[in-house]
Amino acid sequence: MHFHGTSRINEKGHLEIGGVDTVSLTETYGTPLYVYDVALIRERARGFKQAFERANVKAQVAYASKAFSSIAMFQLVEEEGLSLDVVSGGELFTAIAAGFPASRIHFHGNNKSREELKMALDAGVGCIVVDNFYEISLLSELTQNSSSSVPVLLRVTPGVEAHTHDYITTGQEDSKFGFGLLNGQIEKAISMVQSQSAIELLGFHCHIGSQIFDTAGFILAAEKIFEKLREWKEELQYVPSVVNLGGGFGIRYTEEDEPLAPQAYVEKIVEAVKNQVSLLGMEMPEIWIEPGRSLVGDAGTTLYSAGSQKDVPDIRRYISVDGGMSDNIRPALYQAKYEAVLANRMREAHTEIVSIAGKCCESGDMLIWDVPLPQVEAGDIVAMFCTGAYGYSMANNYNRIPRPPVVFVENGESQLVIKRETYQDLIGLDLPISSKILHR
Ligand SMILES: Cc1ncc(COP(=O)(O)O)c(C=O)c1O
Ligand SMILES: N[C@@H](CCCC[NH3+])C(=O)O
Repeated sequence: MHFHGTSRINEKGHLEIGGVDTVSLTETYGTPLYVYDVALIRERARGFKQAFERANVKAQVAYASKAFSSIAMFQLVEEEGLSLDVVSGGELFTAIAAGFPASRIHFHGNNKSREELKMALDAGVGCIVVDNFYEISLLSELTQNSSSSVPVLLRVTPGVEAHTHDYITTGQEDSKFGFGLLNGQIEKAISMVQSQSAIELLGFHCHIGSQIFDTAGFILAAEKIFEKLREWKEELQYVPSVVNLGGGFGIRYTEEDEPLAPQAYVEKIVEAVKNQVSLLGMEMPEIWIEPGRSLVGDAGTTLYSAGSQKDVPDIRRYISVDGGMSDNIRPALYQAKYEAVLANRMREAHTEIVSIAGKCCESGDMLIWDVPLPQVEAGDIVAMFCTGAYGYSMANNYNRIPRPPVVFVENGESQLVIKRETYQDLIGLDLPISSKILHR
């Protein structure tokens, strides 16, 4: 059992996070409840930023907001001086609503619509990460009469297969994202972009996948990009000012996971880029990265109430909680593994092995198989660790289950930053059927 950030057991034998008793949080805000350890988010953000500062390298650390986006989160990211990666009009809208400086927003996506691109241009985002030829044509149309130029990166698929779940690898050649680095697509994209006076090519982007533990994939991706930069320097007289190596830095969900500290990933990336730069005799570009999971993943804990139980004699005991794949789809989608404790009985011995089921109407709605816990009773608070990334942001209303609220905790204080969805919210977009269809 691994305690993350400020998590500890308090004098009542309860799980405490950010100096706040989690059992009292459930009394105030109900369950299920997402709790974020703000100090841990800050620690991770500073870990990435300071590693670049120590290496004396110009950099931008952009929080990949798909991991968890909300106005409060964006305000925190802004306070920590990070940039922000958004991938949709909705994330961009949230960033603008949070007052996030547009010049530090990077706009991603493999199918940005004309409206989304226009929104990004009107907002004056710091960079558009262009993914495909269709997007170049949309951008050139939208910037036709523009007097200023829009900074872009071109996203490449470097042909690097990250060692992670198949659904979350993105750097392989057969991927929906980006221009092929090795099949001539990227050269075509460079010349198309260079022919547009209202588009300024800052450099290149790649992202090889997610929940990656070793640095070899990042180093290989950097090497592949720099091999190409060497060609382009000679053939196209083009030298980029930015190389963005994406996100994907892994975290410890369970004891089996062995992630590196943020600074260790950065040090290896910087070393690889510096080596390549000196081989090429070019100027050091700015290095940008885009951590999502590693900034918020282990800072998040979900608190559930235990409810019904079912024994399958000689096989297992199912403990159902009041959430499930509606607030954490990762076990169902990626067979993701998590650890859990009883937040109200932290000092008690783990006397049985049970499986935690969600309440959705799906056999696959299992949150954890075979977790050691004390004998669970209805009303116990099950705390599931490391749910801060791709939990709330992938939450859904399957079975019309309202999405849980989000609370930030720090220094003994808690603050509600996203309210619990209500049944009324759930029908808020519904309209009654008219007599045109319902013949009554
Ligand atoms: C382009 C891009 N950047 C950054 C990220 C963030 O990844 P992670 O949350 O694994 O750091 C993703 C998601 O995998 C991504 O697609
Ligand atoms: N949503 C995924 C990762 C995909 C990241 C987006 N490129 C996860 O939960 O692990």
